[in-house]
Amino acid sequence: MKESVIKNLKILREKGPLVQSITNYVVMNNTANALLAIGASPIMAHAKLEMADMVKIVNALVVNIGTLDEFWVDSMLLAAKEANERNTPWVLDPVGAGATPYRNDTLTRLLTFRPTIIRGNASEIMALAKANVQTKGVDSAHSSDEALAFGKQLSKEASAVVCISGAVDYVIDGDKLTRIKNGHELMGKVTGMGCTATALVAAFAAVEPDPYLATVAGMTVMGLAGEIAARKAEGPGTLQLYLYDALYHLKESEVKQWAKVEESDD
Ligand SMILES: Nc1ncnc2c1ncn2[C@@H]1O[C@H](COP(=O)(O)OP(=O)(O)OP(=O)(O)O)[C@@H](O)[C@H]1O
Ligand SMILES: Cc1ncsc1CCO
Ligand SMILES: [Mg+2]
Repeated sequence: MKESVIKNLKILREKGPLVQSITNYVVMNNTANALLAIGASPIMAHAKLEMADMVKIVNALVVNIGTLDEFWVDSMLLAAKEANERNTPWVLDPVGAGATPYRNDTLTRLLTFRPTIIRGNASEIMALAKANVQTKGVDSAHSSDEALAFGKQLSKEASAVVCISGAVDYVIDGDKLTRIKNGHELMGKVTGMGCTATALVAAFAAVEPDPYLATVAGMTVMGLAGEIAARKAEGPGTLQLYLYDALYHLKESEVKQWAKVEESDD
């Protein structure tokens, strides 16, 4: 697993894939800068009139429903449909799933276009798996451990790789499971760290054909960069700044030494 993360980080930096995001107003700048820092090329685009043309030229797509509205939802559906038809990997970030019926209905429609990967926090993954939870806005009210069984169910139902983020990140592909124990609790105090993780996962999916390995790589790199940034940070503000530097400078030897990635049978 670690070797695959290292290999994919090298390939990502060599290829500089183009990653499209339809994402929320809160994180647009942050996730574009994180993509640049790791070596990908970001484009944020949401106009309906260019959607089909845009998806044709990108290597991966993020659909993040964080600040959805009726115009953006049309664009998201168009982009997801196009990505699905072209076999372009696309990653769904179900921000605030379970908070309102509008979010739930939109997610049900998006799921029909078969996301390659779904990355959410525990409450969001539980809501998507119909666990009948009321989520607390965009922040999780559950631990990733609590969501594991629901994540497994969702992976099978949606035929997608599912990542549940939190203190421990779980990456699930049907019966396969990987735990990633990197990261830092200060990451929960900066908004959009999950959205950033999703963007990185998409960048890896653009270069690694196996979405399970791509998700493990994206989440490991995010966790490591967060951990490295937290060593220098004085609080949430500097954590955000140091995260870009950590992504930019992340070395093979650091992945080898500090990645806590375990594949397991349960
Ligand atoms: N307590 C923690 N310890 C270690 N890492 C954490 C912790 N909490 C969050 N992280 C890391 O922060 C990143 C974002 O995960 P989180 O589950 O907080 O996403 P999220 O709730 O979707 O965030 P947002 O909606 O603000 O974008 C992941 O890389 C995760 O591993
Ligand atoms: C705070 C917030 N609200 C909608 S999207 C978003 C960013 C974190 O998901
Ligand atoms: Mg989130």
